Amino acid sequence: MPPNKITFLTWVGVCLVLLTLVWFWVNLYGTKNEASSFHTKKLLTTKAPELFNVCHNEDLLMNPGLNYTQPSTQIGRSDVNTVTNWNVPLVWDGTFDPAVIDDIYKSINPRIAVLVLAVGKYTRFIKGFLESGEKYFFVGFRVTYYIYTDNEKEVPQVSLAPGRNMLVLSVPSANRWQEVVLSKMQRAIDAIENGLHKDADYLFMMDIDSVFRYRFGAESLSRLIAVLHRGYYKDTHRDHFPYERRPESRAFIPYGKGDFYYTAAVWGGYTDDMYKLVKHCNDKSLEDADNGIEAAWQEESHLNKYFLYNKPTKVLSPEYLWSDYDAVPKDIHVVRISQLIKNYAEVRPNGGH
Ligand SMILES: CC(=O)N[C@H]1[C@@H](OP(=O)(O)OP(=O)(O)OC[C@H]2O[C@@H](n3ccc(=O)[nH]c3=O)[C@H](O)[C@@H]2O)O[C@H](CO)[C@H](O)[C@@H]1O
Ligand SMILES: [Mn+2]
Repeated sequence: MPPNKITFLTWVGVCLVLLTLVWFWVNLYGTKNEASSFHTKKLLTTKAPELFNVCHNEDLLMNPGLNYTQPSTQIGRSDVNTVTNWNVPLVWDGTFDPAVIDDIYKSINPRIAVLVLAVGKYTRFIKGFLESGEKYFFVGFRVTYYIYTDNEKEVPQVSLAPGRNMLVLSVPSANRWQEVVLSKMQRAIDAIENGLHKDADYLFMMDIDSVFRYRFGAESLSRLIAVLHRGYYKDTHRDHFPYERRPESRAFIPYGKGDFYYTAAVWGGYTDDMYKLVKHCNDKSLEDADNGIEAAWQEESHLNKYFLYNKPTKVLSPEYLWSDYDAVPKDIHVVRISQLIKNYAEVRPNGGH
């Protein structure tokens, strides 16, 4: 073989070895990088298809023919605070005129989804929830109830007004009530990823052991909606809120921090904002499960952590979730939803609180 042919072949060989080494380095380095930033990437890039193309109608157009009482800058609710320190409304009876709100939102004509779980013996609450919802919840608007149950046969026939629908979806039974309440976030993710975001502009999450007793309408709508828990709204110092206090949990909120304590029995918002919320809270409760910890008040603890750092754009007073267990104080003029009295030991698969 002539010497320049040998040199040429040696060079080709050296180049091939170098290329192979570069290829290995790039691939191994890339994989390692991806693994270490996997969680961040997942959070930043997960989205349901088309979610981020949604168009929110925020035009507050009013019909010129509408007659209503003149609003005042001097007279209003003075017994309670009606604005948060991040300057969003805190809604109480007397802070809005239903005629004005309804007129504005009728022209927007939003589609409202309500997601509830009715697993095990909780199917008994569906009838009262739906029948009272038809009387008081967004009357005259388009509403779809999403009912997740392990027993479709026990879902009663309730006649719904035109423009209102009900979807019954199947979920497995549970051995622990804690599993059910924690699964709320996953059910919302399922619903949105299966198309809820194409059929609804707003999503509310609610407890099924509830009845509507008074108007719950468009005054509640906003991008991210939270409801003050009736038990801690008046004069509870934030160090006494039942937040998760163990630093090992992803729901941890230290003493000295916090705005309000919100209930997980009613919350809502734009479907895409809700998707971000439920994805985040679900990820955090899965991380807790991996670390062998369950937040003190399950999904409610994760929700409170989320709302502390992603402030709700509207806060609803406890009118929006009171309870038959508690007397109604003077500052609660109307009870819009009430949680029913129930025998916890009897109704839950693993008893008690
Ligand atoms: C007023 C309030 O703050 N309510 C919260 C509180 O409610 P509660 O003590 O009222 O909890 P709950 O027993 O009503 O459970 C919450 C919801 O989960 C569903 N469910 C639960 C168990 C079961 O076996 N089957 C079933 O379907 C059902 O929709 C029920 O309404 O604590 C729970 C978690 O600890 C949730 O955070 C609730 O939102
Ligand atoms: Mn409840």
